[in-house]
Amino acid sequence: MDLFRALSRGASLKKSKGVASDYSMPTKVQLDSQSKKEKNLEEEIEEELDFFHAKDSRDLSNSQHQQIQSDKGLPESVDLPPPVIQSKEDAAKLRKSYGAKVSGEDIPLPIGSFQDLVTRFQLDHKLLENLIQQEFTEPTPIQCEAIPAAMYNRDIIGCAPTGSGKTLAFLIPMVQSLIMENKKLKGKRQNVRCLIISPTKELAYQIFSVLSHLVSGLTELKIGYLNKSVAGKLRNKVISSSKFDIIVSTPLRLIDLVDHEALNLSCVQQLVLDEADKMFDSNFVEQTDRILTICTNPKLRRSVFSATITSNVEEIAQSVMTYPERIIIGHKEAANTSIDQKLVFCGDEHGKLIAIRQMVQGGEFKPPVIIFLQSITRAKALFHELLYDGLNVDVIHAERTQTQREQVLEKFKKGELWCLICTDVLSRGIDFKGINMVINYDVPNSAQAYVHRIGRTGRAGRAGKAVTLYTKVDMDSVKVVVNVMKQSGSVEGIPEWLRKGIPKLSKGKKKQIKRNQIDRQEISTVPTFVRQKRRKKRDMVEGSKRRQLLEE
Ligand SMILES: Nc1ncnc2c1ncn2[C@@H]1O[C@H](COP(=O)(O)OP(=O)(O)OP(=O)(O)O)[C@@H](O)[C@H]1O
Repeated sequence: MDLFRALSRGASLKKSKGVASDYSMPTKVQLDSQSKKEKNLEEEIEEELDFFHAKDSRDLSNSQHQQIQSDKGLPESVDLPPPVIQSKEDAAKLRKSYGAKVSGEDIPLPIGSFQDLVTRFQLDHKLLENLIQQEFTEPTPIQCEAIPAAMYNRDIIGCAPTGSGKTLAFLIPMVQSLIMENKKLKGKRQNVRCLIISPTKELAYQIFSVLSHLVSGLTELKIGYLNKSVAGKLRNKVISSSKFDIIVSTPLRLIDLVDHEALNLSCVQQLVLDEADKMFDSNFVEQTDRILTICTNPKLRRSVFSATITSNVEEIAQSVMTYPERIIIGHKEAANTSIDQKLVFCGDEHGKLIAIRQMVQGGEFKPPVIIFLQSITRAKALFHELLYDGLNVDVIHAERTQTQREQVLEKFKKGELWCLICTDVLSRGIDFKGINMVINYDVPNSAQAYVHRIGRTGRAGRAGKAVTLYTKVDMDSVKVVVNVMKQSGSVEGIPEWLRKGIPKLSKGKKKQIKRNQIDRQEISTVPTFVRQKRRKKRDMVEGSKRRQLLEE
């Protein structure tokens, strides 16, 4: 019964801007409205309990009924309700409500609720229970569209705002289809059947964690994340790749294992490229291409997902897919509308540090906060400045070891760390719940980078704030940000003079901004001699720590 009860507590992602984030105290009005909601909820529960009994389900044959009932462990006499979305008209209304553009051949109807997955696709009872236990009671728009498309075995190009649930949009149908297949296979083990590729280790591990929760209790499904240790075991034949049904990995590690004949991907039926635009950019395209050729199963279903899919990337994706269904929620490349965006002019480099200190003093700097910079050197420099100011801060960049990165992330997620400084290594996909503010200390070099960076806040329907600091040297790159802000309705945060028509940047100029990192002054408001003294002290402390470690 708990399952039904929970279904009425929707964690909708359609909340308005005013929703308080996890870290702020609710106001009296919010508390009153909450208690009212809870009262109504009790009244609604009875109605909700009628979930599986409701009306007749004309569209299902008797045998389908019996199958579904036994899947759910329900007595045969209990009827399933008809799906929420039953016609093209219903679908059109729903799509209009969340601003979806869906195209392709024979597009299936979206789902209108997770119940629809039970009625239409015989969603496994345990899988539904796992969703509800995590309070996923209502599908997000990308889930409404992508899950049925995948259940109909379609290739998918999926573009939806940051923090809008794309991960579950590809994981739910993947798990469900494996459960269904396993029933047919009756215990016969197969080689790896599903592969999820992401550009960074952090993101791959996060996807693996979401997947672990989703398959909890579904013991017949074996999942794996290719970290160093698992990869080592596979290479040394301590374990075989047939141990896994689903593998999550970064591209290079996967390719390395295939090259050492430690991984057989010939049976892969589903391939998901997360952060697809990254996977097709110049740094990754060769590896992605290689993965596509390694997966030789003629029945391979390919999906690509991202919050930003440029026309270029879409063209490449289309060229490797078969009649894909194209799902675009909202504007392609627009920021999540639950983020309140603002541009702050700081004059010159020194002004940025002053702006941060003013935010701290004025109370605008409400932890948890993430600050993005363009390079490792600059991230380290800002870290030392803010540490000196007494802020509870740490830094993540590519020069830190994997263990250090994991420890810092863990501390940040637990709330033990208030402010995380990083480079773009953390700009994509990472799901920090309840981040209040993202600060772009350095203006990002493209619209996509901006959308992903600020997308670390305002996730899962929560409100968030993004502040971009800019100086005289950013006059061109800031125009890219202005365009995204306009498109996502954050016009108030744009200074008056930039609000009025700014000359459009040519494609060439945009490319130039992307390619050439702006040469910026060193970060510091402290006189050089003080900095040298501090550096000396720091070196001495680090030296003594090293010596101590050596002695131990
Ligand atoms: N149906 C749902 N109901 C409530 N919350 C959900 C639902 N689906 C996902 N979420 C939550 O929304 C948050 C964001 O999901 P996810 O990380 O998949 O976003 P995303 O669209 O992949 O974002 P990005 O583009 O930044 O990678 C997660 O915390 C997840 O638990």
